Amino acid sequence: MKGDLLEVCDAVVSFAEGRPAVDRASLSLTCGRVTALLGPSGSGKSSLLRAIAGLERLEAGTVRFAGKTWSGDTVHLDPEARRCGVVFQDYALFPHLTALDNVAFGLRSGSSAKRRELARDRLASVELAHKAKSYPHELSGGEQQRVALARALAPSPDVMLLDEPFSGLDRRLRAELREATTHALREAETAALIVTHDAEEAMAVADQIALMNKGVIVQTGAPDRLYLSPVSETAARLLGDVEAFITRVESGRASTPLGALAAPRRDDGEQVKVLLRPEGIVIDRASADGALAQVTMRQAAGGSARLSLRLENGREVSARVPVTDTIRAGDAVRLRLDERFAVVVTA
Ligand SMILES: Nc1ncnc2c1ncn2[C@@H]1O[C@H](COP(=O)(O)OP(=O)(O)OP(=O)(O)O)[C@@H](O)[C@H]1O
Repeated sequence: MKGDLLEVCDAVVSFAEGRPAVDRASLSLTCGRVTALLGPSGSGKSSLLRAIAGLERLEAGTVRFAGKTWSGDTVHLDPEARRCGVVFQDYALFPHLTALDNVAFGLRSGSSAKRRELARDRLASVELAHKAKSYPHELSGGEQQRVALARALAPSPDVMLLDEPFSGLDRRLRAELREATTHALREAETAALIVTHDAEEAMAVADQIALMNKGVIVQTGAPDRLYLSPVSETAARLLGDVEAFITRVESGRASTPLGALAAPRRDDGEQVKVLLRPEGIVIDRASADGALAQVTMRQAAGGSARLSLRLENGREVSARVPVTDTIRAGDAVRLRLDERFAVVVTA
């Protein structure tokens, strides 16, 4: 039901000696909202998803839904008892069943006619009513993904877990499917978790992103907030490019070669790191102020161009300009920092 919570608290999943695959991860999913779990390969995303689904046992911690314990000290509900739909990366459709029968497969209650009617509705909701009689090998990758989504959503699960559901699809189809999938998930009012290693995808689909690195959830929050206010360099890099400058606080400010910014709640003399997104490097050719730099490289990047710039102290930084900007390699420019795209974190 809308507003119900799935709460993962200090979850630990271990497969061998040494660092656990999931290391005291805490995460809260809300029904009706989509959360993206973003992290590099091997960071423990699938292990956490499998633990929520009941496919892995927790070594410590709890998974609870609407106050009921699914995994805990002495509890481990079977996956079937969790009202949890899962879409795997390879869709895992039954090859010998039609699209309609694949969707009907997970439905246990009601007459056969009722189940097929509901399955037909679910297929229609992912715009595949006309493919009801097709077998998986007769469907495109995108269509198979939508059948898998319809199958997982058919029993109206409280929680939907999707493991890299858009990988292996081309860019345009990915964008289309993302939109259709998030729409279907919000309509179904499930608590949805989408695992991805693609930052752009996470930002496009999610109300909330959880950043995972080496088994640890390093930060959780709304996409814009995570982008603009990372808690560490690791968290910042998981979402995109960032420049990091190590410096000391002086008179309440942290200075970088591109300018200083306020460092509230930091002591004078404290060593800190200033993290600066590429959008926060402002290029000014007309001004006499700002840090002198030379453009060493210009690289096309769709609607914008990526620039490498060498500062007077030899440090290289990256910035972006609109593709219409005529700046090119060899140009001398002045740079300054836009505070809105910079944060001070512990060094
Ligand atoms: N069944 C298993 N047995 C042993 N080790 C495992 C098992 N499953 C995962 N691991 C290990 O746990 C760690 C986390 O793996 P996991 O698949 O959860 O990461 P991931 O972030 O989903 O990676 P990817 O994006 O590549 O799928 C890895 O070091 C992996 O080798």
